[in-house]
Amino acid sequence: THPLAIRHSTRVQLPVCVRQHLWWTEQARSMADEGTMRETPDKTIKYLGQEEAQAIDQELFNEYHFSVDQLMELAGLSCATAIAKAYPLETFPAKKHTLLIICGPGNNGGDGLVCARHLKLFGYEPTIFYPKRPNKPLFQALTTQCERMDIPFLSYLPTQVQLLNDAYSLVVDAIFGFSFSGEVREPFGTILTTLKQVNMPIISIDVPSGWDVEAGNPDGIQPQMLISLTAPKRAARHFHGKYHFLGGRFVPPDLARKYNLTLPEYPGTSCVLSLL
Ligand SMILES: NC(=O)C1=CN([C@@H]2O[C@H](COP(=O)(O)OP(=O)(O)OC[C@H]3O[C@@H](n4cnc5c(N)ncnc54)[C@H](O)[C@@H]3O)[C@@H](O)[C@H]2O)[C@H](O)CC1
Ligand SMILES: [K+]
Repeated sequence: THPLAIRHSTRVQLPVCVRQHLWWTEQARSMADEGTMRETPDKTIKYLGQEEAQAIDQELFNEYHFSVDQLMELAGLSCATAIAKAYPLETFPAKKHTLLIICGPGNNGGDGLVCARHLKLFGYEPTIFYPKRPNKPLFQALTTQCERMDIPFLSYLPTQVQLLNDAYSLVVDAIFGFSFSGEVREPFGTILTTLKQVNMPIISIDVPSGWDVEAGNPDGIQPQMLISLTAPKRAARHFHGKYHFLGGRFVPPDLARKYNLTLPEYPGTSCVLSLL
């Protein structure tokens, strides 16, 4: 069987660069129409260091008694919602609603699994690549939920970039979040090298994978969209893509005050906020 679980008709199409340019023009227009492109709502928003992000995470679990499942569900839903705002289904080229979601070995990968499930419910066609699966009930359950929703899983990631460009319109990077450190270990080094070559937009969840959580990585992947969860990490200062959303609207006010988070106000009942 073909390594890519989703194949599309091979009818003649415009070159990818032209299609993506048209897509983007249309997309920007559509967002402007919907009023979702906003000025940065609060220029004083705080950027978290790695230790601070981990301390807030631990406090949410240990002091506020949230479960990982709860926060991951809200984080993943935020990601799917932000993606649907920035890349509405109707603006996808040639109705190719396909996304590849690459999930890493920690909670960032779990956010990716939840995001995939919600995107499927929103009408997208996600495919997941999940090469290192933790042996924990939560991740097994999230994987089963995706399988039972007919979301295909790739058995390996082709290194022929053209195959990926042809099969998918977007790629979601849910490989590493705020606990990444050191040199990238395999298989993720090869995966990130492949991602640097694809010409579809990359959407990074929380931190662009392979970036130092505080210093960034000018030689790393350069996502078009970043979805920061809880609060942006310092690496987000080095993000020069088109869309920066904030999600993870679950921070109790006391905790926000304790860490001086200066979070911008989310509009109405929305679980995401555009920071660009
Ligand atoms: N409070 C919140 O905002 C919440 C955020 N969530 C998401 O969780 C991640 C952080 O998750 P965590 O499990 O702590 O870590 P990561 O997913 O970033 O990665 C850990 C994973 O990666 C391996 N690893 C680390 N460095 C390397 C390396 N150099 N090479 C290879 N592998 C590496 C490590 O061994 C672990 O296996 C946060 O960013 C959000 O996305 C929660 O979902 C909800 C609460
Ligand atoms: K990531």
